Amino acid sequence: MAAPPDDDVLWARGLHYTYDGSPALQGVTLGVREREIVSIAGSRGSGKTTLLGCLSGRLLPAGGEVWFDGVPVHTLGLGARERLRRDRFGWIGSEPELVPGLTAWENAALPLLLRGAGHRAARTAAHEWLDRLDIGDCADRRPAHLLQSQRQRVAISRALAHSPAVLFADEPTAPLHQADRLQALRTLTAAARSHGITVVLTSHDPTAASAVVGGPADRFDDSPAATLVDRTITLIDGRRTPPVATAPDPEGSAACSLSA
Ligand SMILES: Nc1ncnc2c1ncn2[C@@H]1O[C@H](COP(=O)(O)OP(=O)(O)OP(=O)(O)O)[C@@H](O)[C@H]1O
Repeated sequence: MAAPPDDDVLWARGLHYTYDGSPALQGVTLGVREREIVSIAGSRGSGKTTLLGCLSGRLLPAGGEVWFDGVPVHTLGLGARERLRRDRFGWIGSEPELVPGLTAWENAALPLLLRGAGHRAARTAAHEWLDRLDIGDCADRRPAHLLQSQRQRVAISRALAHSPAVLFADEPTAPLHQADRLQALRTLTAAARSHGITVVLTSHDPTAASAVVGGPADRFDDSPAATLVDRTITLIDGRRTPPVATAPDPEGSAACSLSA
């Protein structure tokens, strides 16, 4: 078992995963550098959620390796993987899964409290994150009294409040209206950058999938919103698409051919 490259905080090689014999991942290899924000793009059923599950230790791959910070996640037992997820990872699903009996701030504070933070510190941090996500005035409401978009913002606050090393976000803006998606994604990525949090997010939403800052990507994108993620990895049928070798030239001839 070869150790991963030093500059990747998260690294996977040859990942395979099957559901009842149907392949969902077929040999995916990727590395994510510390503080990098990577988007996993692909159409429905291409394996994005399964890949995120394997990278975050929620799912055990049928084959291949996953390493986080020098730890071989694929060899850890259930308890060790749960501790790793609780202490070092954050998770945002496409549906906000909040505890119905807790208020918004109590939900956001939950990971901090589970890790042993004091009540006052957890409450302060939770309120700060709710304010950043523009739902500070909902802090004392329970999930049933929040809109779906507000619930998702609480879920985003909860995932960031304990400053995880890696945030995994599976279609994090899916429950939001189109108009709110880019803003929520901006808030999420800006917060992650300012706190040095590595992010791996999935999306089939072109708003997220196309918002590439620059650097090596599986596909080129010149969207005006290209300010949010560092790199996009694209899956088709559980496999990575080969990287696109050339970017459009500055004179715009390639851009014409793209739009043709
Ligand atoms: N729990 C499951 N049981 C059986 N098959 C599953 C299960 N979850 C996913 N699959 C199948 O595995 C493949 C990959 O699914 P996955 O959810 O990882 O893709 P995805 O790209 O995240 O799709 P989506 O955008 O719809 O969430 C699909 O063919 C899907 O039908």
